[in-house]
Amino acid sequence: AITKEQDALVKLIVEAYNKHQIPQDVTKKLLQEQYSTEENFLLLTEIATSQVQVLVEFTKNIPGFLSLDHEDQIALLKGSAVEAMFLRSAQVFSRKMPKGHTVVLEERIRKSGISEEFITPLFNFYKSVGELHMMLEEQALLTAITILTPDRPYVKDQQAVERLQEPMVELLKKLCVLQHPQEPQYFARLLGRLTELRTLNHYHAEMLTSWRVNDHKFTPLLCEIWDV
Ligand SMILES: Cc1cc(C(=O)O[C@@H]2C[C@H]3CC[C@]2(C)C3(C)C)ccc1N
Repeated sequence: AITKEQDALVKLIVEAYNKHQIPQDVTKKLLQEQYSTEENFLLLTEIATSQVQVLVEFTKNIPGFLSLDHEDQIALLKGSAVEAMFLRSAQVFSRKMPKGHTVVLEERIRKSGISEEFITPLFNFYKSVGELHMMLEEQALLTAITILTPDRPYVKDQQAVERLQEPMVELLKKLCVLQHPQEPQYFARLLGRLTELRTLNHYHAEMLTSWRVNDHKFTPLLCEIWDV
């Protein structure tokens, strides 16, 4: 069973995860705006910008994160932004969004200048996350674990990050056993998603480059988090 401390930690992480959602006006635009490639790209830019804002707020609420070395905090955010954003958008896409929105968002992603070679792995990932039917605690912990990956580039004090990540991995493992007794492999499957996530980093970098080449404009926040 989980200890009192672990129960408190789960509650903090879930509270942080729930605190910030994509603003309504952004999701409303999904249905209203017309379907030109330019309009779709602008919508995705708004979604990505708001996803990164949500990610920064969630990260600040991870217990212990703000006590890390400040440069390491930045290195963890920049190093995990793509993975955390894809993980959260996969969860929103497969679970939270009303059916109508999912279809529209998929359509806009497919017609926004993103090359097919990235679209396929992206929707495969969305599908594999959706099939897990993750519970909220699992989603929140998995996102926090992704952010607290010690071996991101430029992290100086990796041990300090490990000391935050390890208890969360242990806690997620316990929760999986408790909440999915009929599926002993469930925890391993969740960690497998993190491996799949890492492959998306490469595709995402390609996506940014191809947009840059066609001189699409990004928001200052996206330029800062992805050094573009
Ligand atoms: C620099 C930049 C990046 C993205 C992005 O990563 O979008 C991600 C691709 C899909 C998966 C997560 C996204 C926010 C998505 C739902 C649009 C979108 C626009 C943009 N100007």
